[in-house]
Amino acid sequence: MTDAAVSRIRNFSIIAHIDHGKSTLADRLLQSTGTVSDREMKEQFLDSMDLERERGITIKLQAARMNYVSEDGETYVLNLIDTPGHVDFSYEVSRSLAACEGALLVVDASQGVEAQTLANVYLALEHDLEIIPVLNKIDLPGAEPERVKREIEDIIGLDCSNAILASAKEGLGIPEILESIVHLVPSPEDTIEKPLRALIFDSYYDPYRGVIVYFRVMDGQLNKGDRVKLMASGKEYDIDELGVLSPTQVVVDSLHAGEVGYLSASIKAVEDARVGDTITLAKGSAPSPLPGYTEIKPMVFCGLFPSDSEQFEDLREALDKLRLNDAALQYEPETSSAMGFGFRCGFLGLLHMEIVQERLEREYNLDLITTAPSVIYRVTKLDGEVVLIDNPSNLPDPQNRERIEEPYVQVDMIVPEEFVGPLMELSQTRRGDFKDMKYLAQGRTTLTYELPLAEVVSDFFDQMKSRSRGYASMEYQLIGYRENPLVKLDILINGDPVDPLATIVHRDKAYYVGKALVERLKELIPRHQFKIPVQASIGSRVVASEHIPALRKDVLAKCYGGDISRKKKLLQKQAKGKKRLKAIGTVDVPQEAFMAVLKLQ
Ligand SMILES: Nc1nc2c(ncn2[C@@H]2O[C@H](COP(=O)(O)OP(=O)(O)OP(=O)(O)O)[C@@H](O)[C@H]2O)c(=O)[nH]1
Repeated sequence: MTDAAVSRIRNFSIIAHIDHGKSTLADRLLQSTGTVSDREMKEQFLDSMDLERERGITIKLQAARMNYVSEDGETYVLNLIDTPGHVDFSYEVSRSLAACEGALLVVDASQGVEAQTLANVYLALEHDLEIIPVLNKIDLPGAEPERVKREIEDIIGLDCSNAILASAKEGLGIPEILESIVHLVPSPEDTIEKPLRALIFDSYYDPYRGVIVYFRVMDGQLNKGDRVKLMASGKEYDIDELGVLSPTQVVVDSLHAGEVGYLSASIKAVEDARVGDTITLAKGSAPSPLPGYTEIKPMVFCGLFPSDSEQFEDLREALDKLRLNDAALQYEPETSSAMGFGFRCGFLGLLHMEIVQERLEREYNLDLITTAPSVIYRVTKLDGEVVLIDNPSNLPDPQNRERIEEPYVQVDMIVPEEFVGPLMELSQTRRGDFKDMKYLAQGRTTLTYELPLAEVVSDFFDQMKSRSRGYASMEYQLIGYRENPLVKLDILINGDPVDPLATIVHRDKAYYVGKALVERLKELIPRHQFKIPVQASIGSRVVASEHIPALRKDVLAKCYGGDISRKKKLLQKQAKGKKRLKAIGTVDVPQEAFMAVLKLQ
């Protein structure tokens, strides 16, 4: 690998809404620069995690270095830094954009600008990136490049007269894209003489080499064998291996300002080399780190309990392993009188939560009961003490608290006109405050609401999709805490309070939620040999009550006679059906019951 002159390096990323063709375009760029041969080309090289491929979304970002011979005869080094496409990971998006000088804005020419595109374009503009609009999928009969150009100009204010028309699928427009990267994206600043500062934009845990850190050198130079210091954590390490991603790892001796690469240094867990941290040299450190480092904090919490309590240690081990690779995952042991031993876990958002649950079950073979997600409430007690509550069952008693505040988010939606009504209604019933609405070209509208995060983490996204027949898109960001009259709603099954079913709700909705919840639980909890009362209460006041009638027949009743093998079969079948049940006292409660509260509003 030859040393690249700073003037011939271009660092860029691709901004796109999910499914607009980012991965397909990245593949084409790798192919047409000969970085990956056609034979080597696995479909969608950059999305390498299985789960990502299955869900068709990019979760972890990575990078690829390409050598490109331009029409001017010079060879350029193009570093593509991939970004995740989901709001849960917007901090990672922001760090990878900070490592670039330019971005391709890929918009599906048959669809148009979506909320996620907007969010990421604004991030790119904040970082002063040169943005090159690319209208993808022009091979589709429904493509309307002129309309979409106008839309980009209207909404983003970006000149689209030179927008590139492309089809990543058919390879159209690829040479134009490569030339534009060379001519429009500025080269990095030549700051090789300055003390080393490199920005970490991704890292992952490798069981053999420890953490592999992906970074962009912003200033100075880094050599194999150097002792480096991570400025946020203050920890020092000797570099074992230094290299570039082309796109597989290729070892090099040194990297200088403007270049993108990876290192390994026997770092034990990704939390020791966090995204956004600055790498400098242990001797001759830079005086200050690069701007913008923040420690990412979980926003959504839930309880994870093994349905078989013997799996508790296995769950702990699995979480410990996942955490090596996921600095944003938090957990601590939780004991619930109803559920036994488990963990309270914190996630960046709902997608992150789902991914972790799925990996625990799939990769570690665990059978888990998950409780409904909660946000962090800020409670001021009467004595002035402020406590953060991530588990509704820990809410201090009403006589002991002065006020409760809950996190609010600004939700931006892009909606076809005919669905504006249903989505306004949805936002209103979720306690939303209307903020803004703008008409765009071609019957599309932007809609902005401020909503309690708790209302968004229940099934808001699914509701938005179904009420707009899949056409609306949304994006949200935290805007702060607000006081509201909130109360804790307890659920009692067979007379016992079931702490994982407790929720915090608005006082005006408590009666309705309580009633709907007990009705739903009545449907979800199977009949037993005895009658089971199900109640919702606020403090000692019961607000709704139902009961599950006793079972009349048992499964063996039909097996008169002594056919033991048939009996066994039936019992086995029943045992299978029992999976994902948790025995609470003498009542078996199925997984769905713990999520029931999400589907009520
Ligand atoms: N017709 C057509 N289809 C395309 C084109 N580019 C991509 N696609 C298809 O669009 C779908 C989404 O493409 P991806 O490249 O996976 O989209 P993405 O933006 O990377 O999606 P995420 O990884 O979820 O962010 C795939 O089925 C592609 O085959 C194109 O130019 N024309």
